[in-house]
Amino acid sequence: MNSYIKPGDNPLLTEERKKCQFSTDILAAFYHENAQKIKRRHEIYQYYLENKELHDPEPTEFMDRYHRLENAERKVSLLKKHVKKAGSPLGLHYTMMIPTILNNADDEQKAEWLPKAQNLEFIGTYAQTELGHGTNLRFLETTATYDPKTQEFILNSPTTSAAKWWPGNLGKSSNRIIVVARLISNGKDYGPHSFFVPIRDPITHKSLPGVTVGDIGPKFGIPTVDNGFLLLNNVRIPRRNMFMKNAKLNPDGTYISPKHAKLAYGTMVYVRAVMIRTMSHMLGLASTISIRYSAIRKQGEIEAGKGEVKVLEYQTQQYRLLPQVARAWAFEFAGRYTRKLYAQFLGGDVDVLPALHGVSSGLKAVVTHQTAQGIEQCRMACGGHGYSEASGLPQLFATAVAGCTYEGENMVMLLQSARQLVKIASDVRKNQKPTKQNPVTDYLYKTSAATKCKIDQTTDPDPSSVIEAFEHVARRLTFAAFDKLEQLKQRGISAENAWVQCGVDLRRAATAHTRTFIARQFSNGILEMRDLPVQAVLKDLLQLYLFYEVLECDGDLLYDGYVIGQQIEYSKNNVYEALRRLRPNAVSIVDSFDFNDRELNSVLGRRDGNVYENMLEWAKSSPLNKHDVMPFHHKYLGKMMEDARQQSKL
Ligand SMILES: CCCCCCCCCCCCCCCC(=O)SCCNC(=O)CCNC(=O)[C@H](O)C(C)(C)COP(=O)(O)OP(=O)(O)OC[C@H]1O[C@@H](n2cnc3c(N)ncnc32)[C@H](O)[C@@H]1OP(=O)(O)O
Ligand SMILES: Cc1cc2nc3c(=O)[nH]c(=O)nc-3n(C[C@H](O)[C@H](O)[C@H](O)COP(=O)(O)OP(=O)(O)OC[C@H]3O[C@@H](n4cnc5c(N)ncnc54)[C@H](O)[C@@H]3O)c2cc1C
Repeated sequence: MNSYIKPGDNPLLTEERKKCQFSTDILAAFYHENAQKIKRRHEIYQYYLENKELHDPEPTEFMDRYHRLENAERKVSLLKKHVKKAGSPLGLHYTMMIPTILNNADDEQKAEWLPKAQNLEFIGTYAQTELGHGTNLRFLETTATYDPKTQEFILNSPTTSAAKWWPGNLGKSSNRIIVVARLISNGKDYGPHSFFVPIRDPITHKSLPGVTVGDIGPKFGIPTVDNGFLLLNNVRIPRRNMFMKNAKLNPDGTYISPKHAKLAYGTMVYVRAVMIRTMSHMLGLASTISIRYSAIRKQGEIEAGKGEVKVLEYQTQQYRLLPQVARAWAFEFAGRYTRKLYAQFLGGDVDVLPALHGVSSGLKAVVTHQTAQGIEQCRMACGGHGYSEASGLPQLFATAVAGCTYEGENMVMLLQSARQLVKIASDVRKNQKPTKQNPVTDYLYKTSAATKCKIDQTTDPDPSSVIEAFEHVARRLTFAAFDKLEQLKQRGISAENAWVQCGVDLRRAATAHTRTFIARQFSNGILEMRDLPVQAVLKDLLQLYLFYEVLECDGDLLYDGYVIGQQIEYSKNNVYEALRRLRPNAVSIVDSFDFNDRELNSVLGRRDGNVYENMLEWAKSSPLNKHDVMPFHHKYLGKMMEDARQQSKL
């Protein structure tokens, strides 16, 4: 029932696929939400295969940044002709420029800017972070001073640290951008607001007067994105270039406050909510690459004389890789919840914003961190070839790990999540009931149902016993942090300083709370699956996820005797049992992520499993191999060795 088998595949991979005990089509459709999306994915891939102009002239790993960016812009310009969605030089246009227009533009502005943005008549980005500030938005320095005489804003970067710094595609690609600047009107500073600012001529693309813009240089990864810097010197824009759906400024300079103070932060909440799926996909890509490779990589004999085995036979290899598959599924289910909540907010339910901010802050932090860790684990589990750019894993890691920083540095996001927990703990301590149902936090108002955890040695455990255990830990850590805050304040320490002195405990509580949320979404999510063989695979993945997470927080569970060591032993056995059950289907399960060879961008993860011959082809295409002897050899090493030989004759 594995529909990914094709003639000419590596027989080691085909034999794996023939062991498949479920329908990969049904599982793939469940992961991508429906069969229609799978069909569309296959159509786009087939289209890509047929249109060679969309292909890279050589493996991009061999290109310098200049040629990578040129190649990416070339493909993007072609994509406009072929498909609506475009690649990296437009990443921020789609993930932040358009959402900001949807989120912050009033109807008249939307009518003017949205069609042009969607039709790619301009390229935009979201320029908020500055050289001196990224986290602390209250202290952003760029100013937008209103001039009522001309009804314009005058934008300035008052200091070097005010330079916008990091925005993706700002350096060379974008020409109309969102600038977050302090709104100053009639001498009053209203804090950061968003403005629509032309920075390059629409025809010549030359930077406009008063604009200094450029690329910030090479980074840890994401080489095809021109993250840029921007300095503004008396740049004038019309009053109506301030996004005015939420806050407004009248022609005479009077300011009208937004309904909710944080509506301006809506784009960030959007990206945090939707990037969870992107992270799930990245972990799915890494799992696909490393598990397919582990199914064709033979290394070492288990029993002498019986021949080398696939490294996927080793329990340690399964323990490194299969939990990443489980987490990719867990993150997909968790992300569906935050996307639904965001849709509610975009639909006009402003009240949902605090809950959405609370859950998306913690989720973004935990998911990006575990995704980066998981990709690195997949890379290391591929041995030497995992370290080669041919595997696609180093670049995948470098791209994913940026998510721990952008859209809100992870530690800061966990502390934002902790704000919500502390407020609830305070209500509980005052015996106040929740003002409105919130399925994410209601458990905090309860006391631990079972004083003892119900994890026992049944090999078909009920997920609720594990989720209750996670709730118990999150509750304990939340109230422990809250009580410590209160004690510090009773000793006369300010609330702000007490908060800083409890930072690590607050971060631990937020992490435990987020783990509980993810586990609950995964457990609820698989209930929709009606096909029994596929449901069995999902239950094994859920069991693996839950008990793997138990082992990750065993100390917190043992801390107050909520579990005993024997139950940790049961949990370990449940992990091993889940690995055993999943092993025969491992390759088909990652096949069901349905990532094609273009998305995988990996010789190790190719669908056909023909790795070795393609590794050699890939290496041969290195520009270095255009020369048998490098042109500079005799100038340096050759001369050095010749001198050494001459020297030794003396
Ligand atoms: C189409 C395909 C998609 C694919 C998708 C692919 C994705 C993959 C590519 C992504 C590509 C991106 C590339 C990176 C793009 C950048 O990185 S854009 C820049 C991102 N920058 C940030 O995230 C800045 C982080 N900092 C902040 O958000 C704020 O400074 C902080 C940390 C929330 C603090 O803000 P603050 O105003 O000082 O607020 P604070 O005093 O802490 O709290 C005051 C109250 O506001 C609340 N609050 C704070 N923020 C919020 C909020 N956002 N909402 C609601 N309430 C809030 C607090 O909860 C608090 O409430 P109470 O507890 O008092 O009730
Ligand atoms: C690849 C990439 C793409 C990006 N794209 C964009 C973009 O398109 N547009 C844009 O505007 N920005 C973008 N950024 C910038 C990004 O949003 C910021 O880097 C991020 O918000 C972190 O802010 P910072 O760099 O100021 O880190 P800092 O806040 O300076 O973090 C440094 C350390 O200080 C700690 N810290 C800071 N404040 C607190 C606090 N209150 N409590 C406890 N600890 C604290 C942090 O946890 C961290 O450990 C991008 C960044 C990257 C890496």
